[in-house]
Amino acid sequence: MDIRLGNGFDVHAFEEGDHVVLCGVKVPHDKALKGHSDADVGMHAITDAIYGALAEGDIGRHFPPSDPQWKGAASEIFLKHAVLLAREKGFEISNIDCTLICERPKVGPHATAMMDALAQITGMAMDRISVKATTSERLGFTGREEGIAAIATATLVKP
Ligand SMILES: Nc1ccn([C@@H]2O[C@H](COP(=O)(O)O)[C@@H](O)[C@H]2O)c(=O)n1
Ligand SMILES: C[C@@]1(CO)OP(=O)(O)OP(=O)(O)OC[C@H]1O
Repeated sequence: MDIRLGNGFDVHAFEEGDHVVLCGVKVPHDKALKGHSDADVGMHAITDAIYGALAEGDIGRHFPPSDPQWKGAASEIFLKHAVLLAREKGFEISNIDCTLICERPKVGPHATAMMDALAQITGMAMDRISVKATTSERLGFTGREEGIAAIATATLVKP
């Protein structure tokens, strides 16, 4: 059996706006996240965790930020690609765990919807997907509400 662990980390800065997209869910907020794509920081970290487990580089290698094709793209495109690549290489994704780091918005009320969205996109069972959150106790750039950070791990198994 071949068991792989991957990690991913991403940050997006806030800009003016009225919602953020986190793990596939549109969450009303008094700011938006800035990015070449929809800036779904959680989904980017998860996608990078899968690429990492496969030793397939990172999201920017597969979807360069310099490519206008990805301007405003829905980040499920990136996650679906990583999942497909894993399956093509004979791996099943055993679990995904993602932590969103921000003071606001509060993630708790949206966590189930986020896990449901990730289950739909990946084809994984809900009980293998975890989305949670922490503040940084008002410290650093997340504490100053300048942006949101996300960290993720993924375990891949080839029987
Ligand atoms: N954006 C966030 C941040 C935190 N939570 C929830 O609050 C709990 C306490 O956060 P601390 O940083 O004070 O440990 C945390 O465990 C989450 O359940 C949240 O929902 N959204
Ligand atoms: C997702 C991509 C797509 O162009 O762009 P961004 O939305 O800016 O996201 P980031 O995590 O900064 O970089 C990775 C890029 O591949």
